[in-house]
Amino acid sequence: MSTKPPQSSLFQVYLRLRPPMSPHNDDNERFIAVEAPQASEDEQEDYAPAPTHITLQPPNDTRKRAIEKFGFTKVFEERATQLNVFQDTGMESIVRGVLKEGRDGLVATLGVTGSGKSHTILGSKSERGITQMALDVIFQSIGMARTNKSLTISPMILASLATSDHSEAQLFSAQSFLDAVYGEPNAGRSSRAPTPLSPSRANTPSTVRSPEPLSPQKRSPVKHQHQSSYPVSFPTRGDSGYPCGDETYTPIDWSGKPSATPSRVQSTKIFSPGYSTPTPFTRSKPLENRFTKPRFSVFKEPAPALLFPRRQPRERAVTSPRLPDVGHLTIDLSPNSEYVVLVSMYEVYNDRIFDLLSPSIVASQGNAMSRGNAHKDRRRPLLFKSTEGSPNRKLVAGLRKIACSSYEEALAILDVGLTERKVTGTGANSVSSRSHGFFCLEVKKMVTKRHGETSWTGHTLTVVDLAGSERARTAKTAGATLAEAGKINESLMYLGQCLQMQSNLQDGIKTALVPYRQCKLTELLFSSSFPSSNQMSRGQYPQKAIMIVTADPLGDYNATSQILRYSALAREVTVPRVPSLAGSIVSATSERNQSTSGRVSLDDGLAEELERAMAEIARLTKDCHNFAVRLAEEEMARSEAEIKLQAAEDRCVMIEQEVREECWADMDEQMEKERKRWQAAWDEQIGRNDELVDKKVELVSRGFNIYEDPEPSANERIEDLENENEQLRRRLAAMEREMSSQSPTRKPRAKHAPSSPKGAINRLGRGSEIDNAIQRVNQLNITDGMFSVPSPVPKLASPGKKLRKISTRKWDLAPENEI
Ligand SMILES: Nc1ncnc2c1ncn2[C@@H]1O[C@H](COP(=O)(O)OP(=O)(O)OP(=O)(O)O)[C@@H](O)[C@H]1O
Repeated sequence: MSTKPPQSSLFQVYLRLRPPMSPHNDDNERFIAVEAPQASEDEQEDYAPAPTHITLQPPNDTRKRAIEKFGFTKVFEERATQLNVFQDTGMESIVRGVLKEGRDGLVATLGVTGSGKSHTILGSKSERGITQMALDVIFQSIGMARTNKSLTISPMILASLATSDHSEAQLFSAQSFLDAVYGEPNAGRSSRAPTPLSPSRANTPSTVRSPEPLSPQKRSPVKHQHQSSYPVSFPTRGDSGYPCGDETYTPIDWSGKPSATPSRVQSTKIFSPGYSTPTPFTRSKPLENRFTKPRFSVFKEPAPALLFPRRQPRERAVTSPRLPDVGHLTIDLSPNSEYVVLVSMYEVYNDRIFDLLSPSIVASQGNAMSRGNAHKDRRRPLLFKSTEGSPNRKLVAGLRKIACSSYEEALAILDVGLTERKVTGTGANSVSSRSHGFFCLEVKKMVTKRHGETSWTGHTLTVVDLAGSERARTAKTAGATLAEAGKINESLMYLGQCLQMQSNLQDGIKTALVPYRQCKLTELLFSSSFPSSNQMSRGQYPQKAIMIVTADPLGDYNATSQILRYSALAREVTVPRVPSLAGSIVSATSERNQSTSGRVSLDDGLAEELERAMAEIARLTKDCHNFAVRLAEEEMARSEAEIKLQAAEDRCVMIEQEVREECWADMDEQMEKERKRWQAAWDEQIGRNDELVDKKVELVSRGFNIYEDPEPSANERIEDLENENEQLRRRLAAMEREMSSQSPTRKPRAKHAPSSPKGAINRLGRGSEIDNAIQRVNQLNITDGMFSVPSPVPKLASPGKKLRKISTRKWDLAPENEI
């Protein structure tokens, strides 16, 4: 079983076994046995070969499981130190690739929860992890090559770095960033994530300092209060020359002289609504002009651009672990070169990418982020995409990148990012990472071109602390934590599929391409492994990558065997041969035959039959063995299917939860809309009422002006009266006609006859009435003089009196309905 990684290998895979948490922890049975390395003949005698294979011994339960043997590039046993791991995994060559050979590097840890991934990557209180050691090697190597030993990252350097960055990043100097994070005293917040030096990490197994295991009472569901002790002296405002705080800055030109006309760097960055002011150092447009016309301006850095929940400034600067020492691993770089290290950090949580150095601010929580599992994740996810400056290669766009000039600064940034990482306490690990953490160390080298123009080239070392796979039953997770675990297991399953493709390639099985686009995690891990031929021709080579698989030999057998199956470079299954009953009978018989030979001679027929039986038994035994192997394979397939089912179930739970959350969000939104609508209507009504009251008050304050109809003029009165007169005449005529029609036999009375005797009038019935009416009408031939404007004190009978009389008559004569 060869484990030499072939040319097609994407990852070198190492296995690291975790020491027991307590020396007396012998409750669980050890199920991993490290095979003694076989020294090859051509190897020198004084060279002790490292083990490469392990055997996984299934527990003695009723399920007769096969023994599996796995091969790795190298196996680190429990006693291996952090330095052993750093050196023997070839970290130095990976760092060299980044610094000198123009190759990206990737180191990732994979393992069951609690198996020691974070310990390997980030170290403990007493020992540094791979990340810190790599940073140390990088800064020591750069320091030796640097012309200017006390380099401070000036705004000019930042601006030129921003220009050469293709990832639409927001660039800050470490000093201004740390100033923003720790600027205000007494405004701190508690840290939840494990920092390499946090007390939660002080609980180390017996091989390290802490002798006591973590008792259940001491276990806390979240990380402890942030207590970093990096010897970082935090800058005061403006001491770096970098714009910050309330000071104003004079625009300067590329040569460093003050510029007459301030002009803002035109940024291509589009900011989310959460960021009210743009960051000054993002890539600007047009790209080529930024250096050929080296003119930019420095502005006061607007405070909201560096929004960050404020933390307590560190009160004491205890020395961080400087061990293991990696001074001997320094890499020779070309002298008189200028380098800057950009640190960025993000996590993949629920298949979405979140920047760990730019958390969102939740106003209602007093600048604290809603990041507990119980809260909604309000952070803005970032995209992994091709950008304008990098059309052929996908990048995490819009990250915050912090330019660090020293190891201490880089550690302090790392510390800030780690406190933002999702972690929680589970039944399997009191400080369990709930996301895949990516720590990117980008080393930029300044290149001066022929005409004095400068630009930056660089490559990245990405250190990945993967979240641990876990079984819900073991980890005793529920609710959101269970849903997280579902997502973690799913992404690890995709990662496993990609790694299995690698071992298939090694075995010469040419299957489909590595399916790395299935989820964000595999995309991020593998996309630099397959540069296009176009990229290769431009000097971009596949990344150098190593995977450190961690395993606890006393931990969960099923989960560990699953991870090992995914990740091992080689695998062999053996079924333990159980001595069969038939075999023992046969051998016993043959022995007896041999012992009695010479004394009793069996007849030939019996001997032949016995031989046939033995052959049959041998065939059956072989069949039986084959079946057992197949059964073992089937069992493995079944356990894989079970894991997939579990992942699918977890996914269902998560989808349900997401749908619920979406519904709630929708309902909240609707309610908010409705509330706003009602509020607007209410405000409008109140406004109207106020207006009305104001008007009334104004009216009262002005006094009432009573409106009176104007007196009719004399002509109008005459006209009215004439109309009335005319009406009456017509009425009269009508009445006369009526009367004449009542007694057609009688002669109509002479029109101008002298007044008739009383008896005649009475006979006519209404004759006297008509006469009266005629008389009255005649009286209405009133002269114009009657309506001359009355004098205030009338001497004669006033026209008013006459009018009153007329109106009385009108009443008398008018038909009933008009009245
Ligand atoms: N090689 C080691 N030497 C000393 N202590 C170790 C080692 N590996 C792990 N530990 C300790 O074991 C505990 C669990 O380790 P760690 O937190 O690194 O697990 P993990 O795999 O990262 O878990 P998760 O996936 O849940 O985050 C820690 O207290 C850590 O200090």
